[in-house]
Amino acid sequence: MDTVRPDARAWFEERTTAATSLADLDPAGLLRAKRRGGHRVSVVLPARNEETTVGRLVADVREHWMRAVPLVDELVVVDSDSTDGTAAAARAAGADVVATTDVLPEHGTRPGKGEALWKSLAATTGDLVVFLDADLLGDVTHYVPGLLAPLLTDPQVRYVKGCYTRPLEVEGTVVPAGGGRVTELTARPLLNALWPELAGVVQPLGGEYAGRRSALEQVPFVSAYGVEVGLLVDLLRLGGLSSLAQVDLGVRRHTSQPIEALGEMAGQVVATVLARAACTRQPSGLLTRFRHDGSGFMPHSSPVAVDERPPMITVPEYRARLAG
Ligand SMILES: O=c1ccn([C@@H]2O[C@H](COP(=O)(O)OP(=O)(O)O)[C@@H](O)[C@H]2O)c(=O)[nH]1
Ligand SMILES: O=C(O)[C@@H](COP(=O)(O)O)O[C@H]1O[C@H](CO)[C@@H](O)[C@H](O)[C@H]1O
Repeated sequence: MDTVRPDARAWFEERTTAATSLADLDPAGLLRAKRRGGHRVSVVLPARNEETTVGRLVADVREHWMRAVPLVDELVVVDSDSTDGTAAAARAAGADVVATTDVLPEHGTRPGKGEALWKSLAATTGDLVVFLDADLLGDVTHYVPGLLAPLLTDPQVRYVKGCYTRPLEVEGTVVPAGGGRVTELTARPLLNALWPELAGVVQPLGGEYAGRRSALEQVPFVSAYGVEVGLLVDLLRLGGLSSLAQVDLGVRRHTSQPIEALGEMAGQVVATVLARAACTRQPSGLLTRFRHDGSGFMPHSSPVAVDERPPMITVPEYRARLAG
């Protein structure tokens, strides 16, 4: 970190804590802090076709953090247009399940992870909200308390990103630190170029994070895969670098997508960054990639323009529920 900007280096040193296993944590102490602060905690899993992994994650959170040590008050799986048994698997494991189509129906439904996360704010009640991907593999029991700890112990912190090493498992081959391909090839270079104060964020796109509802409801949610980079930049603007923190959760394994699918994700990340960087040129909103059919390259374009939902606090139906 010796060449990075002083503010990013200071943030990295002051705002990075370790929770690489339960041994790094004091769940009973966190429960006391939760009760002292009068907090209510919601855990949200956005899930699209995750029937093989969602049930284990739900059961783990319920057993450890709702029954044994009640850090969590509400566990919601947001079914994001799944076509498999995700909802049934999540419900069987004990989660509340809501379909994106059933939340704020007056506002329609858009495809994408960010849409599921935006709607989760209207489907949950905790003043602290923890987000976990629903395709996580391996032992992740310590993720929830690890992400909550900074929010429960430091009132200045409003948003906590998980960070971790990211093995890449593709077609059965495991590369110890090959994961986070869009992070390494797109998000990190762009953020370092345009928001160097965020250079200390180890996993800007990581899918595990937690925040105060009072902050999350004040920022837009990009509807697709731009949601993480959009939240990071927007919450930086909202509360400043000192309102952000990160926690080292050790290792993160998940079911990785093929590189072809990540091209579109990268396009959405770039579109989200450009929209926030107020670039003078108008992004095209299109990404053209190429397949070789044996005789020549075949171009194919897909839309990557960002769509985003407004801050939830501006939604009348949400405000009415808060007032209710
Ligand atoms: O339209 C979508 C796409 C993804 N997801 C969920 O968002 C998380 C991260 O998505 P994915 O695994 O596709 O991204 P990756 O981790 O491979 O980058 C997973 O729980 C997905 O089920 C979702 O809820 N709606
Ligand atoms: O970090 C990344 O580069 C991507 C892809 O990760 P892999 O290369 O499949 O390990 O994964 C993340 O990015 C998505 C977009 O922000 C998030 O929605 C995912 O939760 C996260 O896994």
